[in-house]
Amino acid sequence: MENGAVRTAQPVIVAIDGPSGTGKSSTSKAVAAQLGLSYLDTGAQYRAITWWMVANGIDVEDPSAIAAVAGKPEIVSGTDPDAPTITVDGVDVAAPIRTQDVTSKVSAVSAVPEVRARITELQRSVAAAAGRGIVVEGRDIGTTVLPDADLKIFLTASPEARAARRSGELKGADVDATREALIKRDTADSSRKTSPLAKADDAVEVDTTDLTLSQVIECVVTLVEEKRAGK
Ligand SMILES: Nc1ncnc2c1ncn2[C@@H]1O[C@H](COP(=O)(O)OP(=O)(O)OP(=O)(O)O)[C@@H](O)[C@H]1O
Ligand SMILES: Nc1ccn([C@H]2C[C@H](O)[C@@H](COP(=O)(O)O)O2)c(=O)n1
Repeated sequence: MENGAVRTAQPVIVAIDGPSGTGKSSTSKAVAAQLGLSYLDTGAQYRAITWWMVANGIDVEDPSAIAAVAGKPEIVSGTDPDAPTITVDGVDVAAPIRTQDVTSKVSAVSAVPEVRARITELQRSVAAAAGRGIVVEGRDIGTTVLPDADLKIFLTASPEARAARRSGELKGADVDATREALIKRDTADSSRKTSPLAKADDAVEVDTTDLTLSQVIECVVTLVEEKRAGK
């Protein structure tokens, strides 16, 4: 290297997609933290706009009512993987967006094309502003939001493994009911017309069913490092 110039890593864009409970958030946060990258939870953004619709009395079963106000809420995501944040019109909504009420309504709201256009634009601007690179996780990141991402990962796991993980989180929740709810949400997310949950043709699929979270993180960190090394 000439004149003692310091070599700085090029920003890297990593897209991690997959169904609910496959480990996208846990993996993405850890990978971003280990590699000094930003982190964006796009599901939190769809949950935030759903929360706003409910808080403002919008009928979530009425796509035209949702479309008419999709541009109103201001959603801001903090991208530090050690302390991600999400606000709507300045209000911290990190807790209320995780309620069962929002979870049961988010697929309907996120299927509305005007909502997707708004949130996709936001996601692209966050990714473009991440100086050192970013890990973005969701359902349509590799296919639609960031089709030129440097690395695309598609996480999968059996419905049984995913339900067991979620039931462990929601202390004492019934595993069968959790499994049915996951399958119902995946079916809605995969079958909507506008940018459904799907694996990009050039994504690396990682089945996490029999892997520990640490093994998944290690696998993704290795894939990013190989990509950076030009392998
Ligand atoms: N490989 C794994 N083995 C065991 N538990 C895991 C594994 N990966 C994730 N988990 C656990 O499963 C739960 C769900 O993980 P996480 O929230 O990361 O999934 P997700 O794909 O982001 O889900 P969603 O799309 O619903 O937000 C968490 O409690 C997490 O700690
Ligand atoms: N890129 C994305 C991310 C999320 N969604 C929708 C569909 C999910 O059911 C919902 C909540 O996501 P989660 O917090 O469970 O990851 O948001 C989407 O349509 N596109």
